[in-house]
Amino acid sequence: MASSLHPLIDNGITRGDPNFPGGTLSCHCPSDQVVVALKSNIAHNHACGCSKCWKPSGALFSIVGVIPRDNLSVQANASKLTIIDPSAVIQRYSCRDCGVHLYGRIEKEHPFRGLDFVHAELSDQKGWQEPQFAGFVSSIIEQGFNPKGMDALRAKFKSVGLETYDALSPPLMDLIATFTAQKAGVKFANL
Ligand SMILES: N[C@@H](CCC(=O)N[C@@H](CS)C(=O)NCC(=O)O)C(=O)O
Ligand SMILES: [Zn+2]
Ligand SMILES: [Zn+2]
Repeated sequence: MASSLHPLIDNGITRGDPNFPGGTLSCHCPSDQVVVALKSNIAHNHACGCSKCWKPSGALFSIVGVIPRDNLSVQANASKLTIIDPSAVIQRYSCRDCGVHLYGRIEKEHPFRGLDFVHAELSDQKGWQEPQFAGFVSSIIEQGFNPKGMDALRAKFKSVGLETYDALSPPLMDLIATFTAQKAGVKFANL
């Protein structure tokens, strides 16, 4: 595979520390960085191939995890943050100078409201949860990846131990469907 999936995946995955207490994320500006403090580890960390999540330059995938919004605070240079698309479900706060996304937040009624989306690679600390799966994999075709390369790309994910999905992982898709069903008043059949 010629292209980089993501630097944290290309050469195999480094396991995180389950007792990791959190740390700080900084944008890529050479000075006056936006700094975000996270009071815990992240969860559901995964590679995302969608066009909206922030990716480091040269990478086909983003790596993004979630953290309860109460565990996130902006520590420095909050005035540089701008919401990329206020109408999107996930409001992504990016640094207006370097373009890095510091966090994504959901304000609408949504199964994931209350969780912020973050990129742990913006941290110098080690121990963040490692990626658990790859989601929105087929979305990279929409950004110009040749569909003929998809088998090799999925095989590369498999070789580092990551399952690939074209939306989210089954547990997360089940969570979304459960939320939708409960909202509609659907009664679940007995097993
Ligand atoms: N194929 C689309 C998928 C976009 C998409 O649905 N992204 C997912 C994963 S991050 C999502 O939940 N988006 C909500 C949002 O961006 O607000 C693309 O690549 O733009
Ligand atoms: Zn910046
Ligand atoms: Zn995404």
